[in-house]
Amino acid sequence: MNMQRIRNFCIIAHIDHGKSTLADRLLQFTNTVSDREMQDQLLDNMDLERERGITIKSHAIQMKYNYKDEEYVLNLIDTPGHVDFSYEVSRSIAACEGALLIVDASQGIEAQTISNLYLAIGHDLEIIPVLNKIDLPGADPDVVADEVIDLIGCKREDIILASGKEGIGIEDILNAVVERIPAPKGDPEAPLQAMIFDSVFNSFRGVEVIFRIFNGTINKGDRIKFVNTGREYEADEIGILGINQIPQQTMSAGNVGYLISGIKVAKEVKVGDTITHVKNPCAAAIKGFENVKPMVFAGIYPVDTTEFEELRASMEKLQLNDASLVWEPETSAALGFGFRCGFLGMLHMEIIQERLEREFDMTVITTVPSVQFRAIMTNDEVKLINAPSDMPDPTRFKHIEEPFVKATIITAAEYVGPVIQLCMEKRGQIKNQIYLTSDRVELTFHMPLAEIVFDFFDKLKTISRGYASLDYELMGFQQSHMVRLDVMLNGEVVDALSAIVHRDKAYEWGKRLCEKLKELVPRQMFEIAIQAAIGTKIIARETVKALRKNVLAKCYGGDISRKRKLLEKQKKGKKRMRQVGNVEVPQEAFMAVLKLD
Ligand SMILES: Nc1nc2c(ncn2[C@@H]2O[C@H](COP(=O)(O)OP(=O)(O)OP(=O)(O)O)[C@@H](O)[C@H]2O)c(=O)[nH]1
Repeated sequence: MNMQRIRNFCIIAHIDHGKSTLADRLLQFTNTVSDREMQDQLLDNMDLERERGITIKSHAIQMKYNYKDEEYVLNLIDTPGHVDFSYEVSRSIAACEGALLIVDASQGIEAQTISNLYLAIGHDLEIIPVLNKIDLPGADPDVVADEVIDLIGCKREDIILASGKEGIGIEDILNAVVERIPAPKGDPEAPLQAMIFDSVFNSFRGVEVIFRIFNGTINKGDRIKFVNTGREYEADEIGILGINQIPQQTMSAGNVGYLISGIKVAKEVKVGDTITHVKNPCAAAIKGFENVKPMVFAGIYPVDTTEFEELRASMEKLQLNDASLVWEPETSAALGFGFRCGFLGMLHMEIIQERLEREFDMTVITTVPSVQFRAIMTNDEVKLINAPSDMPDPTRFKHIEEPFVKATIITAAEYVGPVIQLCMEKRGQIKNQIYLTSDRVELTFHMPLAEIVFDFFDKLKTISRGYASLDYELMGFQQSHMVRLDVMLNGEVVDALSAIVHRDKAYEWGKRLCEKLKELVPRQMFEIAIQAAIGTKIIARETVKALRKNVLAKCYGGDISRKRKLLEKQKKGKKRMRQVGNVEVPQEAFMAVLKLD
């Protein structure tokens, strides 16, 4: 394919502004899919994605479009929309020359769009603004167009009016893609330089690598090398991505496609890595490669302790197709054998948990998530702390360091006060405040990662009524006064409930956790003391009163089958209970920490 007739683009949109619907329309209009094949939201092909209405993994799809009697190849590259996956977004954007900026004409510009828009502008992408959902009675295209002009500085006539639902403006969008987005540049004769921007696990064919060629040409059967991992492979199959994969003999600069080369494990493939030839390699890797590191750690345990091996097998399978998931075995006195896992963020953690339950039928308990701290030991050794149990004795370290991020928040002027207040509550320090327009403010904070990963984004959205976008990058470690907070039930430490918290917040945390546990731990035949402690110092206490009656009492002398049923029910309930000392603790209690508000 002549490079002049290729266009690579992505779609940037705030959640629910109609990205998937519009993408489906583009596929239909270009006959990439027949109406019969058309399935709503074709691009989101994981069940989970569809239900959550979010695109978790990016994919690419090729369309052919006839424009002025010439056939063009349009590669639509899908981008995930959540900050947990921001690195993947940046790589997808780096694979494009242009982006459709979709704005709901009844909502106006919203915050989530903005950080991706800036990424796109940062990569010099041509932006095509599209006002979507103009069929809605509440649509106000004129006002929203003003906002768009304000934001990106385009001309009014550059803005396309569309409705994915009604199929309005689809042809205009496709024409604009051809007319306005530049053709890819690059030299097909140069040494091969292709960027991996995604990978898909296929249990039959192994890992499929999705790439964009910047320079050079790749042929089926070539000996290739991934520059950053240093691994070498044979290009067993290369091809383009239609609705199905279409194998090719050769592909060159400007193209987007997939590669299959017998890779069995997702971990071997790093998004952002460069593919080149073993012979005649390119001089340099494509810039921007990063090794993604887990940000959040938590224990995952089988609810039924006999299912440990099964859980291990499931985790191994999950890891085959999710390179960012890391784990190692761990034991807990309260929960038995399980795994300490590293995740990209809280959403990633929820997804893993849900996939374990759905795809592998495992019921699991997840313990208090934590970031990675570092202890600087008295002998200057650095010890990594991924779990409260890793926390060394206070006499053995000089101090603890915690990861800090530079957080950028963009919001409307009226929410600046509440946003600053929230950030201060989260131990943030404001570093900068810039008015982007008369109504849009960019705030920069330095803030502990631990405070951001939990519920920060939800809180931010609530106080700004959805009108705030958050982006953050790791700055490094800073000394912090962190302590390990333990929870005891009748004097017995429940290791799975321990957490590493800042000293200034420990009291509040302990108090709220004890209160919450009091609600969750059922009354038993004896009194239960719930205590929170730092070292030997008790900082909070609640009591669960003893229960007087026993459940069978009311069946005394009664119907035996009813009695059996009750016992049966109790036994089932027990499976979800954990024994800590002499106290039975329901599974929800281990998750209580996540819902302390
Ligand atoms: N009236 C109207 N509704 C639309 C239009 N496009 C999409 N919708 C509706 O808006 C909602 C969101 O559409 P999606 O296409 O799922 O939006 P999205 O941006 O892909 O959403 P996420 O994948 O959750 O980010 C759905 O209920 C659609 O039916 C449109 O042009 N007009």
